[in-house]
Amino acid sequence: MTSMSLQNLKTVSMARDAEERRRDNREKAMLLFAFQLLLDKGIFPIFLTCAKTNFKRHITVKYVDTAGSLAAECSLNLELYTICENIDLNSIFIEFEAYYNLRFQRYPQYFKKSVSPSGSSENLLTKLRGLSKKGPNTLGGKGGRGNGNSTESSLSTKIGKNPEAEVPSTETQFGVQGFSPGGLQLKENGLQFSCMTGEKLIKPISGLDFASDDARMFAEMIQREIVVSNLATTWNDVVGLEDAKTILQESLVYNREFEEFFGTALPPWRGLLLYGPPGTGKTLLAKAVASECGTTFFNISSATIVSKWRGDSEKIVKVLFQLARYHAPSTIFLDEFDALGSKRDTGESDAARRLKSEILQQMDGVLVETFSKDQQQRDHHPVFILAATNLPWDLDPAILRRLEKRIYVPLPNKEERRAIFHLHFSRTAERVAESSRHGRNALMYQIDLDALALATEGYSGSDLHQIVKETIIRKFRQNFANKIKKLVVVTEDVLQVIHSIPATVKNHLSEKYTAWDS
Ligand SMILES: Nc1ncnc2c1ncn2[C@@H]1O[C@H](COP(=O)(O)OP(=O)(O)OP(=O)(O)O)[C@@H](O)[C@H]1O
Repeated sequence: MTSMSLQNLKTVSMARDAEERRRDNREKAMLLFAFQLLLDKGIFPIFLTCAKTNFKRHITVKYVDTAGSLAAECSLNLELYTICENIDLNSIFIEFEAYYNLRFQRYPQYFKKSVSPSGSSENLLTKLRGLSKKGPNTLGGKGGRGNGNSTESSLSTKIGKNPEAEVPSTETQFGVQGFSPGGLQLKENGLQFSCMTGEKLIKPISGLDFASDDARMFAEMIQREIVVSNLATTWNDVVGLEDAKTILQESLVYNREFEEFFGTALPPWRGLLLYGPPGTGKTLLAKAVASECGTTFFNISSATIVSKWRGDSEKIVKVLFQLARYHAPSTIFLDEFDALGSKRDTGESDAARRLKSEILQQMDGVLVETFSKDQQQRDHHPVFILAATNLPWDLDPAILRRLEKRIYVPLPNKEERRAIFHLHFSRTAERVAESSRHGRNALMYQIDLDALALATEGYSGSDLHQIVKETIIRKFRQNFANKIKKLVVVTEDVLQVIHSIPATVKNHLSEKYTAWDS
């Protein structure tokens, strides 16, 4: 008898556990479906006016950012899950409607206008804003989820980091003029815009149709090449190269403002080639673009594209551009571009020729959209191609023609060398100080930067970085046995290293670039 009732208790308890698990699962699934819906909704532009300075600025509001807030607030790691392929929110609604109709001979009513106690209609945003004014704890607590400012953060729209000093900080209050794609007009201040931190959220590819299983596999591979975390490289990390920075900013960062002003009269550059000797900052510029421009950044090297299997490389290129449109606005950075788009010659293999044709075709697609008179077409697919090479003379003229703007990234001049030394020395010292406990370790300099700049004519930025590193390591090695906590680097230490490290770019090569440039 006792054993029977124990058994019964166990069964009841197991059934209760199972029910609780199902309930948790259901709740998690609802959040996941909402998350997926936000991601699928994609991106749209809004126009902001700063309440204090009246500064006007276009930004792209992304439901994906809202998805990020949702994921952060419900702390369920939603981004780690994918909804099963045969189901989505839409299909659940369709099935529910069918059931409802069968049972009640009518379709369900999903929503109605909300009415406040005073009788006036009140929308959800007003309600939430009211709650958020009441203080941080108003919505907190339920089920242990959500921190105190969940209302505020779910209302927050994230904007990218502002490169320009005069642009209002992300903490500034903005008024919103055009808020949703549906055309909701809000003209009041009080919405808090905060800065997106952490990893960027990337839409899953489940929303895309692929021609084959191979294409889906390539898409998954390329999706991994999207830069999701902030590379923490800003324009200030790139010394000199002002022309390159200006053109990149015009093409990418101020893109929308630029397009608004010039329209079809002067579409911004869509294809840009950075060329110059190795180690002069081409990749660094691309990293600054990835961090600062707010577009989806595809970091593609030739190794990603070139496949040993026949026909695969072309498919990869096709899928790459398909993905770039899907995640638009996007930037495709093609490093070592000469490996993909070198001149067609008689010895060229069939595969290389086919790959190049596909690249040309896809680049044409981007340009057609750029010059399209149809605003919608231009808005929907802003894909920007940023290519880098050390060997511009090897590039196929047909490909070069499509990279409308070519920027020479030269060796640094004396002033720039001085600034690069300053940047790398001071940054290393800062990092030592930051990572040193109780400020016990310190790196100090007594350096004549002009003398160093003078002694390094013909050196690339990368060479200079190497010199800084080597000098500090040597100094550390020399003092290692004495357990000295404070290293003082002097000019002579650096000059010794300079004499032992020759410049990587040979003189005649620099001349070759200048000749090609002209
Ligand atoms: N203008 C610069 N300002 C600051 N640092 C620089 C600059 N140019 C180069 N460097 C330093 O050199 C390193 C290498 O530069 P980067 O990889 O951008 O060169 P690259 O032109 O892409 O070379 P490659 O053509 O060989 O790929 C950078 O990480 C940086 O430390």
